[in-house]
Amino acid sequence: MVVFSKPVDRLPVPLQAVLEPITSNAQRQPYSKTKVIASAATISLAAYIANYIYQKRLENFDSQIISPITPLSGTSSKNDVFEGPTPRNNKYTLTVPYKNRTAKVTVRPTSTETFKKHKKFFPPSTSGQRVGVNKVFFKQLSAILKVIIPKIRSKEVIILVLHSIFLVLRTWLSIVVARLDGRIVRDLVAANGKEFLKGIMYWFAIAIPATYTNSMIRFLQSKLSIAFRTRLTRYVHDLYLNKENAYYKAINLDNRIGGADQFITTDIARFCDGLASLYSNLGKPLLDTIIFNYQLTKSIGLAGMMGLFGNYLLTAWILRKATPAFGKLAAHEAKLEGDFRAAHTRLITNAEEIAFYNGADLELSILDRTYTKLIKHINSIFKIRIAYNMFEDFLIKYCWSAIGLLMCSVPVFFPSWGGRGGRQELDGGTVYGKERDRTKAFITNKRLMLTLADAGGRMMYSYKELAELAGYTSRVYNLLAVLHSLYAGEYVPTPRPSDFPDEQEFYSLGDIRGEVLYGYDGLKFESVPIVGPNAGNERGGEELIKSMNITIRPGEHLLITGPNGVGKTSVARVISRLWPLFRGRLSRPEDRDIFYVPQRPYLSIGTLRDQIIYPHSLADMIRSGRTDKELLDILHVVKLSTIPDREGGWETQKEWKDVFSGGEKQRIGIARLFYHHPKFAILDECTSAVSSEVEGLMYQHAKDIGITLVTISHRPSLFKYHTHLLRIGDEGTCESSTIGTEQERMTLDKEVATLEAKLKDVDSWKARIAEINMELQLNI
Ligand SMILES: Nc1ncnc2c1ncn2[C@@H]1O[C@H](COP(=O)(O)OP(=O)(O)OP(=O)(O)O)[C@@H](O)[C@H]1O
Repeated sequence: MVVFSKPVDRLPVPLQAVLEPITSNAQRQPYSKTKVIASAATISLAAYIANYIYQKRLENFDSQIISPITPLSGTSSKNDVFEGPTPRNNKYTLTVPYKNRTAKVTVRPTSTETFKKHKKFFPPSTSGQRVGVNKVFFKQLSAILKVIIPKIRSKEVIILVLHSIFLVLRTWLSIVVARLDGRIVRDLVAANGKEFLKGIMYWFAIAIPATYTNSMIRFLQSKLSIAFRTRLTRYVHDLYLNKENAYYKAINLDNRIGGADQFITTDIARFCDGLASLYSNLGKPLLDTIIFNYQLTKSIGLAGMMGLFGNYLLTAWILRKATPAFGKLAAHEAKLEGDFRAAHTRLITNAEEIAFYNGADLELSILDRTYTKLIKHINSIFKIRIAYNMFEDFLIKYCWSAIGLLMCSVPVFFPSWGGRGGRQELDGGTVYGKERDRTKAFITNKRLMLTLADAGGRMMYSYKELAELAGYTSRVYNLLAVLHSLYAGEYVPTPRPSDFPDEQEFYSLGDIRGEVLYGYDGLKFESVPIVGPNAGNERGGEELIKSMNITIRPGEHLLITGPNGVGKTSVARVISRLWPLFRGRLSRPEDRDIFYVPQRPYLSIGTLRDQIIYPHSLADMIRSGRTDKELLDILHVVKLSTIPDREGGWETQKEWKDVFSGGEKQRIGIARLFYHHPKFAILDECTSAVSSEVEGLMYQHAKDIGITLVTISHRPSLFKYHTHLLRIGDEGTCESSTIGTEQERMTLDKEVATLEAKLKDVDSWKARIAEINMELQLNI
């Protein structure tokens, strides 16, 4: 408030106009035209500058360039793909359809260094931490703020500054309006028609910047929320989907966050909305309170002011004591929302299987139960709110109004304590007369007081919002903390279950001692136990396979067999680094040299072409010089060459999982393998739904083009395509052997075929024995 030290009359006219409502202590005579015009001009200029900064600075941050559609060489694609989603120079360009054109959006992924730097701000929360407005909340919030406002020169800071400018502008406008209101009423009481009409004109003139300011505040608040959300969502995505497979680990290895989708889609949005609205819900009333209190102190004197302050402090104390744990309630509500959503997602994913089983009734009961749990909780919050809202309204609306009126009466009844109003009472008023001056002062003070009560009320209401924000903060923080620890390969140590056999070794996620060497031209397991890692699983921490020792070099093909559930797929999980290597040493090729084909191939969102080249993008395909013609050749090998014509071309987009049959899906999986053409392939029952004739052709082709196979299968017919066999037994044993020469394998194959043919007759023999027994019994 430095400005008050200088007499306002000596300042330049526009500045006088701006400061006049705040500093004026004179009961001004008819309106000064220059000052009103200067006032309007200043507001418009401020609004224009703010708008200009917004347009110039913020639009650039989005880095959106609209580019024309260009066809791509070698493909029939009409999409402009540019760099695609492969990080290059620490940024990548996404192409997003925008009206009839393509928008290029440059995204800078969060760097590993940033994650390393941030890790220390996100220590995992300890269980039993109270969710509420407390020290933990402020610590968690400050950690998240480091993510959403990474530096001073960021988009969020510009929005915050603009937002603050408009908030100050609105406070100032409120004072102007309060004074104008007082004058209009005074002129009405004085029956001064000319001045009264002038007042109304000014009232309309002030309405334009006032409404503009209000809508800009709302606009910037939404902009702030969306900017926070974008920043936080991208950060979480980078932490969640990366080479460390944090998304897989969060679901399969860690039980701390169930349903990460709810966290990312809903909780982050609510947190950002809450935070952005809190700034204006808390910042604006705070500013109002300071300025209006200053104004009121001048009007009603220090005594009245002290009374008001005492009132605030008492209210704040009472409300704090009486506020229920809204934070904890909001966090629990978010969790139940997540459960409900997860139940629906499950239904969508498994719709066909459920429909075949006629499982609608059971699924309905599951959905209803989850929903009932959610609404029961929401209803209980509503009930808690009835009493709380009553109490809050009584305190803020009624008590505060009564106290306000009492304070307004101080200058009238106790003039010597009543500040400017009191002095006027003692002096006998201005030219307008005592009553009219009193009316004007009362109207102005009442308006100021109402705004002040509103400001105070909003600050108190904000406490409830703050408590709810604490709930969302704890969820978002928890998500970030868990993802950070998974990204860094840190897990929660698993306690040894009390009923775990003493003689058996228990493996805890807190004690991972295995060593993985990359870049080996082959696969080498040295004393590697295969262990189910998740404590939530019945077999978590248990050795599925005791100790694996086997080496596969290029050109040696391994077949892994064994009964169900012994841990065959788990071997693939360890090779792919989805599961940790608890002990021993694994030497393996680099990621680009190894490709995994699962039993149920995942079909992604996108075009038909995207299904074959997955996980590559069209941009990667073009960069590596591949063409649609090559894709068609691959489809010939897997006997799917008619698919592009049948489905309407490479550019067709469909829900592919509902389009292809089970066998076709598996062939698409194999087509992917041929497209990527890795040195090593892990094939996990990936041809179980394909006819053995086509299966044979595909295996032979894979070998012909030099792919070394590690196959997980029960089918004896696949023996002949492999050189090594690994048999996994029920007791966690594993035996490896060579399958022999091509000749021997063929002989074995023949024997297997003969035995299989004989096995087919077993049922008819059994039926014959039953018949004979029956006849014998009848004869007896
Ligand atoms: N995240 C996990 N943590 C702990 N144990 C797990 C986890 N996931 C699966 N398991 C357990 O690992 C065991 C082996 O599973 P796996 O899928 O490797 O069997 P499999 O031999 O491939 O069986 P199938 O022939 O039926 O495909 C199962 O008993 C399963 O309960």
